[in-house]
Amino acid sequence: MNKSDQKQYFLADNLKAIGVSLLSVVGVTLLLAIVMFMFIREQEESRATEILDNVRVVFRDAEITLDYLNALPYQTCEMDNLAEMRKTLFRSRFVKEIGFYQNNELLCSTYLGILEEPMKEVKPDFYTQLGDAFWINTPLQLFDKQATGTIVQRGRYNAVLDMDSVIGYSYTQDWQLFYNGDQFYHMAGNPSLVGSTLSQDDMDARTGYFSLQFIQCDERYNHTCLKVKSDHGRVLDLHMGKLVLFVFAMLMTAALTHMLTFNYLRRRRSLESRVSKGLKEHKFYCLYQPFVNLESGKVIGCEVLSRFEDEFGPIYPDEFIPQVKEQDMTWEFTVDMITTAMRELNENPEIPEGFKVSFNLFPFDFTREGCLDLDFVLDMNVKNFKLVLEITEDEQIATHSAVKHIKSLKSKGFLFAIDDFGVGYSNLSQLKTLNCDYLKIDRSFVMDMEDNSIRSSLIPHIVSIAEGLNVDLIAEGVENIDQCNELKGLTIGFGQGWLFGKPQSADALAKSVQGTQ
Ligand SMILES: Nc1nc2c(ncn2[C@@H]2O[C@H](COP(=O)(O)O[C@H]3[C@@H](O)[C@H](n4cnc5c(=O)[nH]c(N)nc54)O[C@@H]3COP(=O)(O)O)[C@@H](O)[C@H]2O)c(=O)[nH]1
Repeated sequence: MNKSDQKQYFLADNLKAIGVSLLSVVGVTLLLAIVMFMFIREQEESRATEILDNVRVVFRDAEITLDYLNALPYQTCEMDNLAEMRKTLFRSRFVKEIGFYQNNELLCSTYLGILEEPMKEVKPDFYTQLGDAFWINTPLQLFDKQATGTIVQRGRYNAVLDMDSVIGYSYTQDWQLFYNGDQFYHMAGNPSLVGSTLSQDDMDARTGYFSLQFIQCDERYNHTCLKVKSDHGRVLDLHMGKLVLFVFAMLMTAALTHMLTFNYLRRRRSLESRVSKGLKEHKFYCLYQPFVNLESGKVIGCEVLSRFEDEFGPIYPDEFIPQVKEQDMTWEFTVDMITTAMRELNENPEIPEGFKVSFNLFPFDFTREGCLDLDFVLDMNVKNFKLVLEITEDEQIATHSAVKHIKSLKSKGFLFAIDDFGVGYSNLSQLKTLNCDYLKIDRSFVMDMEDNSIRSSLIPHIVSIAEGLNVDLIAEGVENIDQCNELKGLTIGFGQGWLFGKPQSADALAKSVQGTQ
């Protein structure tokens, strides 16, 4: 992968990681929001229920008071009536003021603890359509300095409800009590909501409040409903800590998912992971490089070379072969390659019987028990291919176990070739012991031929060694006709290289074979 590819993948991975982290943040936010909403709703509902329960006690008190007063026979503000009103006022728990009305006109009233008209100097907060004056949460003079509530009118009498003493704490800003009369609508409690004779719709349309509403209507008092609203500010204040924690958690989630996704994507692109995945999913495939009889020019065999490509592009053998070794998968890899090649070459009718098929083996596998069981290849060899096993000169090949393996395989008909001859660990006595069938002259010797280099001058010596060992020679890396002619002149029997064909598919190999027949 070159630098520009790497940069592109880096950007693409980053974008994907950002996408995934955004998605996860949205998902977690939604989830937490639902949980939070349910939690807040439950909390607010139980709080509202508590308030409503308390306020209902006031209504009950007012109802009892009013029921009693309305049952009295008085028609004017006579003394007896005023005395009853005062007595009733003292008997009730919450009522602070009683007014006597006739034809919607206030004739007289009595206040608890008030020596003179309570709000003389104070402008009322509002008036009802009937002209009732409302003072909201204004401390009563002289008596107890508590806030007054609102007048609830029924029949001829009024009752003032002191809501603060009912709720248990003063100046509550977030509840309402309203009395829904035939022609009017009274509310008490939250001053910001109590402005005039608002309809229910008007009130609901007011902004700045959550839509959480808890309304209880009492059937017995058919005009009486209690309503508690939860306002943004209070709920926000209450849960500010959680909100900060929530934002922090979201930032952490975003950072963490980005990091994990980015690392996952980067790891997926690493050589190690691609090779490991390729091995598991059998993604390696075979190409076949022909080798020819230099004298006749005929393609008489091929070397099986593995290739790999995935969504990130190709990886070349020089990179993946060391990885396969690192992952200790050499034998599994070899079995996979041999199986694929045998199947493909068997299936192709143009590949003749007796064709030489050469496989690369890892020297390390020769030292291991349990490896190199190649009987399955013999079972697959329906076209009697001459099966050549290529091994590089290597110290591991000199071991007792390796020699034992080689002997056993030779006895089963496998041929052996020493690959890259001349550049590795060369040892004449080892060569004799191995009793191989071919020496493959490393391509560096062939490449240098035109320059008459020292290295190329060694080729005749290699020819002598081969004659001494009675093995055939295959020259690797033959790229042009001059090299080919020179090699022929040196009595080298076989050649492999781009002059005869690059590594190619089984079908292309079949055509090459046919072309030289
Ligand atoms: N154990 C296994 N080793 C394998 C397998 N497949 C490949 N390999 C080894 O990887 C090394 C690199 O192989 P590759 O990139 O496939 O290169 C081969 C040829 O493409 C290249 N070649 C062949 N002719 C020419 C040429 O004329 N010019 C030129 N510049 N290059 C040429 O040489 C490589 C073949 O080398 P060798 O195996 O030494 O004959 C290589 O060591 C492979 O062995 C596998 O399945 N198993």
